Amino acid sequence: MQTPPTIHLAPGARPQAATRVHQSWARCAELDPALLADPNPLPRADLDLRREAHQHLMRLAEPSLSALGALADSAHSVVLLADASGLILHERGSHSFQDKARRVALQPGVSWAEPARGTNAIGTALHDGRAVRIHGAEHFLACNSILSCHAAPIFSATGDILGILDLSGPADDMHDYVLALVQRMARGIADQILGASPLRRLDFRLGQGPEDDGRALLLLDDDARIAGANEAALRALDADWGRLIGTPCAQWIDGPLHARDTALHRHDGRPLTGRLIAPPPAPARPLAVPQAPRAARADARPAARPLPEPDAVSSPLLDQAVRALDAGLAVLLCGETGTGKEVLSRHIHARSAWRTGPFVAINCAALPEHLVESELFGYEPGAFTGARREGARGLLRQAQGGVLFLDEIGDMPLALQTRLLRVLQEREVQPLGSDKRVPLEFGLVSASHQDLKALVAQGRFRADLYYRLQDMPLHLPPLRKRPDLAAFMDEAYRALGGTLAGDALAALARHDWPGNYRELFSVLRRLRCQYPGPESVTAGDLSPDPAPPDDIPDAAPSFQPDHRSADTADLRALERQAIEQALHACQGNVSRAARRLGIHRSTLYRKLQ
Ligand SMILES: Nc1ncnc2c1ncn2[C@@H]1O[C@H](COP(=O)(O)OP(=O)(O)OP(=O)(O)O)[C@@H](O)[C@H]1O
Repeated sequence: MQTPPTIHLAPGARPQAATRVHQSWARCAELDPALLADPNPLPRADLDLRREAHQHLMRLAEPSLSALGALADSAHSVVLLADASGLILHERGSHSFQDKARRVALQPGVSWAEPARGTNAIGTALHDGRAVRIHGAEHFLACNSILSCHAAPIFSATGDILGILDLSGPADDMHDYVLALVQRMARGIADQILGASPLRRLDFRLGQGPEDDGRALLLLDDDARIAGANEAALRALDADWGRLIGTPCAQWIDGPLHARDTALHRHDGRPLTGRLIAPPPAPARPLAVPQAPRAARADARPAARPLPEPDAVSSPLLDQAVRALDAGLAVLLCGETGTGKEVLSRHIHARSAWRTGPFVAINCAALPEHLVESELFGYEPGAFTGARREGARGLLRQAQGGVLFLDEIGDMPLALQTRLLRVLQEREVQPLGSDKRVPLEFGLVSASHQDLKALVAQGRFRADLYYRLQDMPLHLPPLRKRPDLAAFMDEAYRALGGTLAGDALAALARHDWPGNYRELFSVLRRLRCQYPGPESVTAGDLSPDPAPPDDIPDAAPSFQPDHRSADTADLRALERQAIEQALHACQGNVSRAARRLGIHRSTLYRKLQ
């Protein structure tokens, strides 16, 4: 074993040989010190993408996170939820400790997998698939010895690690009960996930006495085969997931399964008590849609913020899209940036037969290129250097039973298009490093602000993939083409508590709105901020900057120069001023400035050209 550079080692501590901590140190001694030195946080947009992909887990974990977060707050600690790669997605708890934790990069967007941060509770729990406490100087990196951390894996019904729950606090304040608490909470989250399954559930316990080991749960498919189990069930049946899943329940438990408590027996004769619980009601699925493997389906998740309701323009598109998706067709949403493609896709999911499953949105333009394949298709354990020991499911499989939304599909690299086409045609995915094919079932919605047909003509997009994606192409009109634009803006501004005079509405209606809804709402919010009073905003108020108009190019393909007027130019000056202010406030960081302005990053880049 190599000795890692002393600069990285926790002072004064050498863990006992043969303990899990010692074994972890041995693994970490082999690691590249440069990797350990650099916490390398994900950019916010990429972190949002990861969070998006884990919304289902987040939603079901939320009650436990809140409860544990309140406790952590009073104990000057933080609760963290990491994904199955060790990347921290969310944190709760004490703000004062969050500040300290940030000094050692214990924060959302940073991976605490062992290869990235050495021996630590999240990384070591992930590696071992078991709960662990890593206290003070047991941390491999000296800087982390200020921490006392407790982490437990959250298991899926089939034994995959879905994430890690962690409670971390100052090293000088350690309590023995915390690890058991974190583990209990992690198991509670796993039970929530299992309970959201559309399968029947056998809820049982060993003997007749009170449950002291948590509820034992088995998921049963229509043929009474075991499709899932929680940890308590493994212990009660003295089994592991590998031996249990797919086997007939009768092989493990004797006796009639009823909806009321019934006396049963384990295969070795020990008495059990159990009852069968019906799945939560699910909407009927149209026959035309192929059935998803039911154990993989999960409840629909609400979007993080309430969605703008479908209106006169989007309602007919929504109806068409839902009918198409329910009939097994792929839906392609085309439209300029900010025309509401993502909003519409979420409504489609919420109305479609796939609504009980997850909504997984993938921004094809934002996937880090070197991770694209593994992120999408998943990989087997040890498929490549830096891969997680237990492998990864990949985003496509996360959409199982729900809707896969491929945003900015025109930006997908050609090589990847070929693989994606194969997956969509065969409805199967072959994770990297695996010779097994995993069947996939989901509703497919894609979106692009680019003209895909033109990309096909230029040889930048595969024609066969294009035709596979657009069984039902739908065009979202740009804002400037809305027949009721003035009335729409009038209502939107009233919703912000203000009123727009007729001349202001007319001026705004003449603007091209290259950023569409995103730009409109940004401008309206800014105006309301500038004129918070009850007086109507007039066309004159639209010009805060008397400087001559600057020609900011826009993205609208059907740009109409003859519509430009002094008012439009004023708006452009207003826009330019807002961009400059945002860039200044964000120290030139374009992504952050775009978020602040409420426009897409690519739109801001175009405006800056
Ligand atoms: N019909 C609508 N009414 C009001 N606001 C809307 C409407 N549709 C979309 N929005 C708002 O406009 C913004 C952009 O919407 P969305 O992200 O769905 O657009 P997009 O077409 O996917 O954009 P991009 O191509 O840049 O990703 C969001 O803030 C959304 O809430």
